[in-house]
Amino acid sequence: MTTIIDGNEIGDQITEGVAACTDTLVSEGVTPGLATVLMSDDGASETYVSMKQQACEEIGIEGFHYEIGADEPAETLFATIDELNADPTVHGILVQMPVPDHVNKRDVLERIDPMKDVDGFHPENVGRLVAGNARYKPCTPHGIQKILAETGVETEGKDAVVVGRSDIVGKPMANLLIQYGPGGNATTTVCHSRTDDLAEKTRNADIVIAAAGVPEMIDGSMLSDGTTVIDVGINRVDADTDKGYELVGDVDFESAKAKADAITPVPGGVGPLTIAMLMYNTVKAASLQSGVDISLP
Ligand SMILES: Nc1nc(=O)c2c([nH]1)NC[C@@H]1CN(c3ccc(C(=O)N[C@@H](CCC(=O)O)C(=O)O)cc3)C=[N+]21
Repeated sequence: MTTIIDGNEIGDQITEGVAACTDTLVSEGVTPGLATVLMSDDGASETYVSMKQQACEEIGIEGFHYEIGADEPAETLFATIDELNADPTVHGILVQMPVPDHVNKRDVLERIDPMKDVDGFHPENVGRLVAGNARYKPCTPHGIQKILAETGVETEGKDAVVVGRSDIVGKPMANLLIQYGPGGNATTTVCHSRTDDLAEKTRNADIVIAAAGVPEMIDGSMLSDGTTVIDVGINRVDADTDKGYELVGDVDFESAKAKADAITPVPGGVGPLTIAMLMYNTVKAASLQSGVDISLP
């Protein structure tokens, strides 16, 4: 029997622990604050940002939201970031990616105070992660670690294949998998669009993490029996539904399910964890900035 991993349930469990931490902070006079900044007209980005704000509200985190027109100069965004860096009620800052082409992504990431960088994308936080001394683990890879732990998937000594080398998922995921300790100690291969024989790599894997952003590119024929399959893709493809699209992952679910020991669905897999871990990083940020101790889940 293949386990269909319930990301909503695991996310809820973590969120409960994060909410308890929030209560502790509030009782000490510190209300965790998260600012989201959206500089885009993209519908999906709007949806994701509003999901993040909704999660804040449910947990008791104070949400601040800023919208900047997609044709405004980069300086408008930088000025907003500077303001949020200086605001003591804001512990975490998230600038929704992608930003418009005329805005340099790296300049944005480096502008955010590393103590408030709850995405974990600032070079200082990336460096700490690689050094094995993470401050804020990037939300999606951190959430995947939680999924593997909750599902009882051992990583130590196993062959993990990460498909995709993005700064926000592939690279940090591979780094977490090779760290010492629980959730790490995996023999990790990072594949990407220039990989010669992808199927040969994925067939050799105990754990496949699909994060290439290509709809249904990993199918059952590329997997061996008993693999754990984690699908990070959230692709909107045209479909005859009310919304005019449906969500599909980077994995062809049905054929992969036939081979997998455990698999995450889309939606309801990795996505909810990404949000839960953002909340986690926000209360951690509030704790670090206030000096109030909490015990994170
Ligand atoms: N600075 C920054 N940080 C991010 O963390 C970030 C970002 N930019 N840009 C875009 C991506 C995307 N992302 C998602 C998070 C949750 C779901 C999620 O919960 N999805 C639901 C379905 C949602 C739906 O119905 O569309 C699910 O998978 O069950 C999706 C996407 C965070 N991102």
